[in-house]
Amino acid sequence: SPDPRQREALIKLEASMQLGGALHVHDFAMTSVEWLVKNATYRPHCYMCLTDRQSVRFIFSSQWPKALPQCSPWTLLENLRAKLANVTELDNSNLTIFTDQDPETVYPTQEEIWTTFEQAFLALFGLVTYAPVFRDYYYQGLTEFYTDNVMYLELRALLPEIYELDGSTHDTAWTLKTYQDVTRQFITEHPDFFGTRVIFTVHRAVNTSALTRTVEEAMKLQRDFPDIMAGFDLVGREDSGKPLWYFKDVLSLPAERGVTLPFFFHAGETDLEGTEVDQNMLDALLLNTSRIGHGFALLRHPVAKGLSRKKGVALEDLRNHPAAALMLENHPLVISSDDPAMFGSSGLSYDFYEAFVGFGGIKSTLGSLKELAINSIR
Ligand SMILES: O=c1[nH]cnc2c1ncn2[C@@H]1O[C@H](CO)[C@@H](O)[C@H]1O
Repeated sequence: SPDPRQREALIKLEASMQLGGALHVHDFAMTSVEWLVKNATYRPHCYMCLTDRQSVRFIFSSQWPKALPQCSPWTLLENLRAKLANVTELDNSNLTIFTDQDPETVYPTQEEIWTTFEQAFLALFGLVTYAPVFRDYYYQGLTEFYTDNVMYLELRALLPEIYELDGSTHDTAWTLKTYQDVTRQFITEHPDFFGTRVIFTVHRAVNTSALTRTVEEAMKLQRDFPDIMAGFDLVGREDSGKPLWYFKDVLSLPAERGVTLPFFFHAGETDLEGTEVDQNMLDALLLNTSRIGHGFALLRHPVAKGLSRKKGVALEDLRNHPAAALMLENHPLVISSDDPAMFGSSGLSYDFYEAFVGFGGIKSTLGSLKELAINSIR
């Protein structure tokens, strides 16, 4: 790898060129955690508790909040900070999976890293689902991507219930509408930003009836918000979830009813060769997916690979990825940052840096970067 100065210079260069669209970014990992800690947790009425597994939880409330199971009593952060000698210690409570230790030692297995990853999302949840923070978090995230010269965003979003200080909550349509309103406001202030579209997501741990309700909801949102709704996806750890095929009846509902609901499935984010989930890429293609999230198992699946190339189905993201080999075969690819906040990066230029040095090594040229950027706006 290049020396640190070269690295700095390359990241700066990439931050200064148009990177096109970021097509694979998850809602609650889009904005730097530093912003969340320095801005959100310093707002009034913010309470914190610690779970039995030493993970933090937050809530904003006008009243003293009801205790959470398996969690310490709530403390008002303002009071806690007033008492603490070392505030930074509190501020660095672990809201990411970033580590400055040897990652192989800290995360020896997939199981461990996914547990920590999902705990980090749970830790953020009470902050980012508070209505005023929700809006500002998204606006700040747009700012971070825009600063990196990203001109268009596709957001994988859970569209959870958003709550107010008095405990009242808003529904899914409200959450989507808020994304739309904040995006419009952002465009007014940054007229060269193209916009955001939302891929409504649900955790793959759901059962069939919950998924049916969510797909019904997705079809409705697609009809009511055609400008901002891009489609639908299932998220969470692929290895421990049901394969897409298990849900084939539910996922065929839109086609059966002649309703448009584009799919953007996560698939092939697994090393488990020969298991049921290892079939997800082919099934995603059979279900007419528009792109494949990750797809790093694609090289092991020649039939799926032939099909995705023929249909022009792009793969998103690059970690552990045989992307260089696929690019040589002219397979469409786009670079995206997935969960920049969780990985301790931001925006998109870090990922372009990794792609640049990782794909072509010393032979990388600006031409390959340009192709990746152009793919993302096709
Ligand atoms: O790389 C990924 N693969 C699969 N699921 C993911 C990934 N990154 C984030 N999430 C999922 O998105 C939710 C937040 O919206 C997280 O809870 C996580 O399950």
